[in-house]
Amino acid sequence: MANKTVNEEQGGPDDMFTGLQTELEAGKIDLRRRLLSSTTLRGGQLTQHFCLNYGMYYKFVAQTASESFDTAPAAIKNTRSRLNWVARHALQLAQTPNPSLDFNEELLIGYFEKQAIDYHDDGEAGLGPTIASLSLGWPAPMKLRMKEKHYNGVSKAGVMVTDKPMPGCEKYSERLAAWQELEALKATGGEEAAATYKQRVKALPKELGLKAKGNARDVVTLQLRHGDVMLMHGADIQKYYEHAVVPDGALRFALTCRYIDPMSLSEDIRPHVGPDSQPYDGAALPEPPK
Ligand SMILES: O=C(O)CCC(=O)C(=O)O
Repeated sequence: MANKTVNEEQGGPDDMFTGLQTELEAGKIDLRRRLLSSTTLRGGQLTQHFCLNYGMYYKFVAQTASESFDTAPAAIKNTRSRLNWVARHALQLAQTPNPSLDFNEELLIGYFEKQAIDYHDDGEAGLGPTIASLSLGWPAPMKLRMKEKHYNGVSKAGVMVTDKPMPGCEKYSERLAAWQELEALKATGGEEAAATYKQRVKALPKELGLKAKGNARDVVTLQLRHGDVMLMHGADIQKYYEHAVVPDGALRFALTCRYIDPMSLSEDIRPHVGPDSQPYDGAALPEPPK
């Protein structure tokens, strides 16, 4: 959570918020609504929010070109440096075994009146396990809920979801036992076990009284205020959960950094992204009280 000292630091959230607006006004940031990749509407459909990507190309829910960090506004570069610093420290504090690689991508989203981003995950192939974002401007709740398929345990085709169930899902203990049964069949191997596995995957939803439809309730709601940093770590959070952000007022920016494996992109959409040229070290901040 940010505070006055953090927000007022030179090049910090207050300066970034003003800087982004000044650069936008001067036409130096190509923030616009982008074409949704998943739309089936003839003529296409644009995102509610405005966005622009920097650094490594990101196959986001929307099709956005990627601009270089070298020529990016100070707020963009400063965000990358600060989020690298935050991620390094937070993961070290949490004694995470595989600390994240420095971020090489940043997505700038601008939310104006009544704009939001609906439930989605950041689990695209090639993404590193750590995602960090900085919020600027008007506060907004970020909500996290289990995905419908993992919450209910039934796929769209009506068969049992075979991933390990998460605590908090429908019929957790029964599903855990069923999952153990399926894992044991998998471990047995052979044609007979494979046939039983197939048959059990079909029969289990009815046997356990599972329904395919119905959204999970939000498990976490974070109020993201000006200067706050949000960190998600671990592939499972993207696999099992989805998040949405519904700002409840006027102007807000979200600047989200990720590590994208360059090798997950084909050569024609793989820009060269250099290292963070001005690493932030938090040296100007006072020591936190003991
Ligand atoms: O607006 C935010 O804080 C988060 C944006 C987001 O969900 C994303 O970039 O995936």
